[in-house]
Amino acid sequence: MAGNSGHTIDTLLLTFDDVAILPGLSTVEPHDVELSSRVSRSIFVSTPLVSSPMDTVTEWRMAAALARLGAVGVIHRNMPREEQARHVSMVKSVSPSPWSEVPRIRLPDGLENYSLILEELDAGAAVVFGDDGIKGYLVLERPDAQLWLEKARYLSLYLTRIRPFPTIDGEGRLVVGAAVSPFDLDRARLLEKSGADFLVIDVAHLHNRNALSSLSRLVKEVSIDVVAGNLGTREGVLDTLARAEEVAGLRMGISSGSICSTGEVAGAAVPTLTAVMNAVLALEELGLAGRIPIIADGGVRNAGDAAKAIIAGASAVMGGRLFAGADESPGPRIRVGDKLYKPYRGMASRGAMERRFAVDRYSRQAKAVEEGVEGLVPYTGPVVKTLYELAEGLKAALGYAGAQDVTSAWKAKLARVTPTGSREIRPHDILLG
Ligand SMILES: NC(=O)c1ccc[n+]([C@@H]2O[C@H](COP(=O)([O-])OP(=O)(O)OC[C@H]3O[C@@H](n4cnc5c(N)ncnc54)[C@H](O)[C@@H]3O)[C@@H](O)[C@H]2O)c1
Repeated sequence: MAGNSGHTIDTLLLTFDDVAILPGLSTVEPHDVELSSRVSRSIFVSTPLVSSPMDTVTEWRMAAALARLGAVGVIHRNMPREEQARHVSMVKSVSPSPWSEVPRIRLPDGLENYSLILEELDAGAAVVFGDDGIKGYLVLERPDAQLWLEKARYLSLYLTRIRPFPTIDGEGRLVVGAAVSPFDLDRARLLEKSGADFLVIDVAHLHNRNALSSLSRLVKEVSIDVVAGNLGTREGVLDTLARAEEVAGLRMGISSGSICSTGEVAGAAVPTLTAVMNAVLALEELGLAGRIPIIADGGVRNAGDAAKAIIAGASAVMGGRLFAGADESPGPRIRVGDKLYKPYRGMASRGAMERRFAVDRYSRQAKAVEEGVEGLVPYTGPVVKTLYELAEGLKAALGYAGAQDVTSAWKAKLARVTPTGSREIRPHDILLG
């Protein structure tokens, strides 16, 4: 296609809704699909989901909850480095057992005892086990009883159907990631010292000469995995690996997040699906395909999008909005009418930028324009509910693709969908209840 200045435009930026998964011969039932994967060279997860380093998404509570359930979280950097290090230490010090959030108790003891145990644990519910599995739920009479019951139910479902392993380090402590700017070497060192298992470079446009030379220094200074991002193009990945071959993961996607306005205010974007495909092209060119995990970051709305990202070549999927409405995200529940919401904002929104420059005296303002919005997302309950729905959906999707696990999903096929096809393949012509 010829642009009006005479140059040609030959790049197509495909996004999740532009493609569908081509069904393939399936040799396993969805229930037996294996979701284990990596988020970086040495960080293994049993559920390929990562929470985004955003100040309305990931602090220690979210990171601990996700790691207990086989996924992982990345603590945001919108706070002084000492405070971020404390969040990392908290995750490393809490119990790795998923049952530490909803206790598991056995029948048959006096009910009075159970109530006492729960009150002591400050838990509103427990899953009651007998010899042959779950017998039911014990819920204390308190105002938040329904919330506890929901959490207990989803926890039982998730643990029995998805069968995750907690994401733990060699010493049995929960694994946690932490975000850094490539320019903040002191923060990177402190986070490593505090026990962070991996670092995630957290800038909008890593494909910048200054950012890449800082990254090149940073990866040599720390011995934990460093995930580089954000990147969108094949050239960006090639230049990053040319400057920092030690990089242990790639965070791909520019401007796809629901709160991101980069594509609008700066006109620049590489939708996550295309960004992942570009990373695969670069890694293939370098003979590194499958060796450096790719994290798909931005715009993933459901398990279908997550599966498309994985089939395109991602090892793991990062979620912001997916997790922002959960109990475990920072921020209060806010009632609007008869519905509950939680705050959610882009890390380049006005409020997030102001906070960053107020609390982190080492951060420097690269640009004045805001590239994100602030708002509310529906409250979604305990994060285990979201994980359960995503993991079940991913298993179903990989089943259609004929893939028994994440690496075999990379050989599955995506196909272009026309706009009319795109309308037809979602619910239509019905008043949705
Ligand atoms: N994933 C996305 O699409 C996206 C888009 C915008 C912002 N963000 C998030 O917002 C936060 C702030 O990002 P930030 O990069 O502004 O942080 P920042 O202010 O710390 O900037 C870091 C560095 O990124 C580079 N950079 C950023 N914008 C650039 C541009 N337009 N041109 C050239 N180089 C540029 C520069 O090297 C800059 O010094 C981060 O958490 C980031 O992940 C994400």
